[in-house]
Amino acid sequence: MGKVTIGIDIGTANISIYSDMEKMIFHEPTVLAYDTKKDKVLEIGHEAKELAEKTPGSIVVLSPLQGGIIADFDMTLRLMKKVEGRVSAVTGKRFKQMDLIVALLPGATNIERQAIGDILFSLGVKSLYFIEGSLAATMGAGLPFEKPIANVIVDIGAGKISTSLVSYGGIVTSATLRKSGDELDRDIAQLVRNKYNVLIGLETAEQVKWQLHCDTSLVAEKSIEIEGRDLVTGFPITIEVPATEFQEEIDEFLKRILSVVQSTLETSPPELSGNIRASGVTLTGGGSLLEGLSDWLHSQIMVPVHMAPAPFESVALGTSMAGEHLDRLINIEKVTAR
Ligand SMILES: Nc1ncnc2c1ncn2[C@@H]1O[C@H](COP(=O)(O)OP(=O)(O)OP(=O)(O)O)[C@@H](O)[C@H]1O
Repeated sequence: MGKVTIGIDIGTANISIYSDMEKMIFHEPTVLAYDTKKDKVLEIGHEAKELAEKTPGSIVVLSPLQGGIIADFDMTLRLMKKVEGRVSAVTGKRFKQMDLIVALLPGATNIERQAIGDILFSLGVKSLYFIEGSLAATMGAGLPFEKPIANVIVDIGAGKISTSLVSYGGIVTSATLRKSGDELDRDIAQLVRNKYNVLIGLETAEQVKWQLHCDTSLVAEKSIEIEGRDLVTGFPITIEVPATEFQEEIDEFLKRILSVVQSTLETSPPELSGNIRASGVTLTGGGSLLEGLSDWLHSQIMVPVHMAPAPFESVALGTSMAGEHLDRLINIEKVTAR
């Protein structure tokens, strides 16, 4: 690889892009605001997210990825076109002049791979590699991924939870569940609607989630102010909801995390078990920022639980580093246009 290399993580909630100068050059929500009448993308990223649930009927705010995969091909293509424009404004280079390394879900299907490949090749990309996202996350989290020891990474995003055991530059075993932080947001909105007769948007539900704790009894006196629409009167309303109200929803989220971690640990080779007990697991992804998560997971699996230094950045940073380790990595492949 002689050119500039960029590593790309196209997540359900955020797109992150790192250059091989080890610098984040793009980190924005995977969202676009689209004018259906004019068939035009108006805004992307933060500006588009700001517009969510505030626009007139002909303007829709879309998240084209769901559960870690592309749910709307055309909108993802339009979004990535704009992203390319932003990246070239920062780097002075177009995608076709760079080497791109893109993170994929562990176990991504051929159709998912083709969809991402088609989008990037249609943007003129000449040099493209796919790397398994968990391997990239392991590298970006600063774990010794090339050593023949157990590096267990748990990536908790908006659309999926994945856990992988990485050793000697490759994934030994992994598990993924395509339900994560977004699902918890939906559960929170549902509870507020059912129990308080108040309609709230998913943005609001997400902000409620950021104030919660894995064990709400530890913040029992905390109540959360929530603004929404009273379903009985139709008027705007502000309610105070005790944090403890959301324990069941949090427990569901935690149960999902535990099931994914357990299935990776259960299928790991016994030779690496002692290693896992000593070195533990590392949490990354925005969902790992739920307060109390590392202590809770430690209490369940009884091995040390660490936080990655920059949970939002591990995957993108790891992908940008991968160009330097191509001959020693296993779960990376060069992709050619169809
Ligand atoms: N303090 C916090 N507490 C709980 N969740 C948080 C916090 N901060 C961010 N999140 C959640 O992190 C998720 C976004 O994380 P991230 O950017 O890693 O996901 P993603 O890579 O876009 O998704 P995926 O990998 O699933 O495709 C969102 O669900 C967001 O609500």
